[in-house]
Order: sequence, then structure tokens, then C-alpha cells
Amino acid sequence: MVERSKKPGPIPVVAATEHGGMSVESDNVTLSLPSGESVKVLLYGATVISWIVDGQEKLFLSEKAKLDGTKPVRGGIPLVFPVFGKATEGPTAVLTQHGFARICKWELLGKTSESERSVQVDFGLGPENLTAGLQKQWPYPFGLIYSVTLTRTSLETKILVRNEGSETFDFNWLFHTYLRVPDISTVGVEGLKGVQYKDKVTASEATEENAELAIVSKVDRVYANVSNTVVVKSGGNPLYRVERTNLEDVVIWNPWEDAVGMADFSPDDGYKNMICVEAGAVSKWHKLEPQNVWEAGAVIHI
Ligand SMILES: O=P(O)(O)OC[C@H]1O[C@@H](O)[C@H](O)[C@@H](O)[C@@H]1O
Repeated sequence: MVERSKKPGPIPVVAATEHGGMSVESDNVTLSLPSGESVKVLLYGATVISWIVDGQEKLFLSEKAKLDGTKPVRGGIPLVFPVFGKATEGPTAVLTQHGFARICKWELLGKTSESERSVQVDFGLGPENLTAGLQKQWPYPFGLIYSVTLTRTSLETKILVRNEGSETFDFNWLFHTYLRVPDISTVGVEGLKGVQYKDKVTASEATEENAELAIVSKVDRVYANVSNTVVVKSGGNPLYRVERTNLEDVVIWNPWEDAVGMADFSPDDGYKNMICVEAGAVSKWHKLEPQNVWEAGAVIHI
């Protein structure tokens, strides 16, 4: 993990060349490798909206996703902080669902490393990037550094949360990753057997019994304290392996036919081509004391 006590200052931006690198447009950044892989990140929410390997898109992005900052992005990898879902009590209860990290414009800190095989870019978010209204709603001085690293066979996302104030705060973190799948009816999610989960569809708790979870209807589950690596399979073959560092929980979400009622979800049957496998720290609050730093990460391997 990155070990830094302060956000680095922006570094000069070099345009991507045929050899790969980083290119910047007004509202997004693209990383690419000479071997052809690429990842595109919107400054809005620092949302990864595309990850291409072997010419194929690996993330689901709704055709009606708003990319202009008017709504959280429906697809890609929205960032959930400081609250997962909607809190009913405590300092985050005033915030909208999933907090503000996914609805604020992040600062591009710059490309932090590059080789033939990997390229990394960092983004930062602090109170200065929040609207006055949001600063009032969540008045804690904080600093986030988000690093996105593209390799030939993986996409690595790392987060560093720093408490820059004098009061302890509670937070959740979650990478709300929409993975693209060829056909949901052939998908199985491995690595959850024996794990206790909260089922948000039936408002109940249970223990996962399946070695491979099949998705056959709406699923919205928070699996707490998952010790194994989660593997998404298609037709019995591994599609994605999601490795987590310091993220104890995994949320599995597919809206199924509820997608039709979601204004920014398109096409209507797009739920057949996606599964959210969300690596997070959400089943309990994490406390961050003044001047302390918390780091976590998720790597999706293909
Ligand atoms: O529509 P949103 O705010 O992006 O949330 C999508 C889903 O996100 C999941 O993480 C939640 O568990 C679901 O309950 C929620 O419906």
C-alpha cells in the first residue's frame, strides 16, 4: 500500500503515446499500456467507467449513466464513503445514500508510476472539493487519496483515508464495482460459503450454503467478514478474481427486473450482463482517530 502522510502535489501531465501512459481530457483521465489495455476514470466521483483488456470491456456501464456530475454514475466503479447505504442515526444520517465520494469532483494528483507493464494515477479529495452544503453536513477535516493501477491482467484500486482534524470520525468504505458478465444465468460467485450475510431483499440474516452462488432473481446481500478471495465464474470458468486488502466485507448486488424502474439503467435487460461484487468495510463502522490513516484496496484479476 502507499505510505504517505500527505497528499502529493500535482505532477506535470504527459499525454499518452503509442507506448501507453496517461492522457487527460477536461473531465476524465485514461491510462493505457503498450500492450493495449486501458482504463478510463472520470474526475467526477473518481469513477472508473471503462476497463478494456484484449479489446473487451470488463465493466458494466449503463447506456443511460449520467457522466456529467448530475447523478452518481450507474456503472463502472463508484466510490462509497463515508457511509454505505443510508444511515438512520449518527453524523452520516444527513448524507444521501452511499455518501459523497461518488458525487464530488476529485482532484487529479497525477501519474505516480509507470513501466511497460503497469501505470498508476492518483486522485485526491478533501473538504475543499466539497460544496459548502456538504462541508456543513460532514464537518470533519479529512483527506482521501485514491490510486488506480492498470496492469496487463489486473485493475488495482487503493484508498487512503486520513483524519486531518481533532475529532475521531466513523466511516464506511466500499468499491461499488459493476463487473460485466456475458450471461448472468451462467454466473456463479465462489468464496462465500459459510459466510453470514444480511439479505436486504428479504430483510433477514442467513449463512451462505452454496459453494457457488447463482443469481436467479434480485440479489442485495452484505456478506460480513469474508475470509476467502471471491471468484466470479461463468459456465464454470473463472472470469474475475477479486482480492481484498483490509476490506472484510463483500456486497453482492443485482437489481434484476427492478432495473426497469431505474431511470439511469439501460438497457432494461442490462442486469443480465452485470454483477456488482463490492469489496468494502461496511458491516460495522470504522473509527479513525485524529491524524491517523486507514488504507485498503481491491484488485480485480482476469
Ligand atoms: O442506486 P444506488 O444508490 O447506486 O445503489 C445501488 C445499490 O447499491 C448496493 O451496494 C446496495 O446494497 C443496494 O441496496 C443499492 O440498491
